Amino acid sequence: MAPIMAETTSSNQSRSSTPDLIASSAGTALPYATRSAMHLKGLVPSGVENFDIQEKRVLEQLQLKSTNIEKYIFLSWVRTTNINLFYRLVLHNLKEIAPIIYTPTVGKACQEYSHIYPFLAPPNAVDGLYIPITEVDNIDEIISNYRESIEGDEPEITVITDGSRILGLGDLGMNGMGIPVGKLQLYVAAAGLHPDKCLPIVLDFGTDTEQYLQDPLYLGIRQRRPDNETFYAAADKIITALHKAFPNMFIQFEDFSTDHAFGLLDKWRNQILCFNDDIQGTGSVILGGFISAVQQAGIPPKNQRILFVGAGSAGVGVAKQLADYFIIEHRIPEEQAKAMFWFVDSRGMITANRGDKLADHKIYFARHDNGATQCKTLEETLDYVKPTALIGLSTIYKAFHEGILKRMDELNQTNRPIIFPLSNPETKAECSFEEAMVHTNNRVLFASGTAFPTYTIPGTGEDRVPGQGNNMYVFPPIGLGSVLCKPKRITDTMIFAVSKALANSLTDEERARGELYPRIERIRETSAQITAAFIHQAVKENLAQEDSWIQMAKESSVAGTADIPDGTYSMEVVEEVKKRMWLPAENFQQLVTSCPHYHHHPHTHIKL
Ligand SMILES: NC(=O)C1=CN([C@@H]2O[C@H](COP(=O)(O)OP(=O)(O)OC[C@H]3O[C@@H](n4cnc5c(N)ncnc54)[C@H](OP(=O)(O)O)[C@@H]3O)[C@@H](O)[C@H]2O)C=CC1
Ligand SMILES: CC(=O)C(=O)O
Ligand SMILES: [Mg+2]
Repeated sequence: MAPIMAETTSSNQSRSSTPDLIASSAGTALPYATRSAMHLKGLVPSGVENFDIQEKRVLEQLQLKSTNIEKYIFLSWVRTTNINLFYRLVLHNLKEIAPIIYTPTVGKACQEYSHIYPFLAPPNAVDGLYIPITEVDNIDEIISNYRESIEGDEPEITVITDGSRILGLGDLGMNGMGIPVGKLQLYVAAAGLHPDKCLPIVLDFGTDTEQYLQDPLYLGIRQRRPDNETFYAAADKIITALHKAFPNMFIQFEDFSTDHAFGLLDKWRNQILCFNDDIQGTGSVILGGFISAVQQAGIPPKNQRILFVGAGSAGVGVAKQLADYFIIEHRIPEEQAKAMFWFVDSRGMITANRGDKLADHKIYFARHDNGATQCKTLEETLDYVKPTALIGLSTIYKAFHEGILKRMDELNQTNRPIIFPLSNPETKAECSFEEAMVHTNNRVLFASGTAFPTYTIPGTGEDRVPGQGNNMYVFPPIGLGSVLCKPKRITDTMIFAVSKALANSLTDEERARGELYPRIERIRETSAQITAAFIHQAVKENLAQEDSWIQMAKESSVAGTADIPDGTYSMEVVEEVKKRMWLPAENFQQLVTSCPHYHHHPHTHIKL
């Protein structure tokens, strides 16, 4: 978010920015000389602090807040008043802060967005684009307004939602803006995208949620969602205008209702540099964890029987990615690979002869082998399928209850059961880590969408850390890789390379502890490796367009081919990627010198 202010430079100091400066905690780091030049003597406490002390104070205040939503509001204030301090804090405390700025708290923040919005930023802040469907014909004017507000730095990356399926919370309308804002914070924290070059966008196309339409404080347009024809006409106009204005900008589609998620991806994936996080990002991250799980499960990949609960954009996206893995990596013929998957949706097991008209995205995996068997419930399907892996993307809280978990344990006595309750936020998670451990005699191979606490096995004192199967491990490197090597488009094999690189990124220690994902504290390191693998793959597929990266990738030989990616990378490319990752400044002098336009750029918030 960026406070709008009159441009003031160090050579043209203006008293009008003084209150902003003092309000900002950056003020206490200003050296005496700067204070003197700015006529600030006596207007700020006399202590001159380093950034570590500032960070300590902010952390202390954060920990004093009693609810997560208060923490969210407080962190938004820190970010909008001192972006450098905010990212120092986030990077040093990612495990503690990620659940506040991202899932689960961001879900609650979205539900309350219209109620808390004015407290998230200083008055007159620009935190991205709010594009009402009623203003679609004025999209060029909206983009031009944004350009004026950013004073020069063109966005490199955007996350766009229409708020129609926010996490598992349903249609939140304009309130969904919290998701692009949160995802972009992870782009910066996890992969070092430049915070000034991130653009959150909400397509304010109305909402079908009566609660918001009736809420006097709701800040979106008060109308119901459009029909499909109107939706696509408006969305296409906006995407076309954005692409024209910012031709190199990477576009991430996020949390669109499933039919539109597939529709937009199908329409745009070969035309512009874009990607759908819920379909492709989730597919990629779950494949990464699944590869590690299969290695530990004690049953060969070709014998896996995978039951999905939930057949939306995420469920089908993940299954397609896993099927590709069996086809590409294990040379299993497509029909045989497809037959390793079963789905349950709100009407029971998905079969071709169920009697209802299946949505297009469900047809590929619909079963034909069920004969007269039509399982209506998860329990029946579990007994029919006898799965080795159970994956929840259903938004149904506790769908994996004690009976389901115990049955998975019984069915998998000679191997370890894979159980991934992936729905977000935690109020929608199919089960918790503790439940999965208790009801499988601690044998489960587990990953969840939302972070669950470490579980200590009673009697042994042994700690087990649950995997977080969340696309936050992959969308930041996919975005950074795209910004760096500018591929013409993003292919399934590039996404596959990302999954492989994620699986490869585990340390021996993490593997020995049975973990499926790298520790979140190492996310910058793993992001650099995954970004490098993505770039190598784009180069192998002749899709990269940035000469320096093409040359560097070609000069360093790595394994894998365009058709069969193995997610390897050269250290030279990793090191180069790391150099391109933005880091907050360590001290005031570095801040001034590292950011050439720090004194006037609205996102920098050091208002001289
Ligand atoms: N971990 C991660 O990184 C990610 C997690 N997610 C999470 O995945 C979840 C689903 O997202 P998405 O696929 O886009 O959402 P959708 O709403 O499109 O899909 C939900 C699916 O669950 C099914 N379902 C609903 N009720 C039941 C029930 N009682 N039993 C079985 N199935 C049921 C629906 O059935 P029907 O089709 O019949 O309506 C639908 O197929 C969300 O909670 C989201 O937060 C999403 C992306 C990433
Ligand atoms: C994580 C994510 O993208 C989702 O739950 O929708
Ligand atoms: Mg999402």
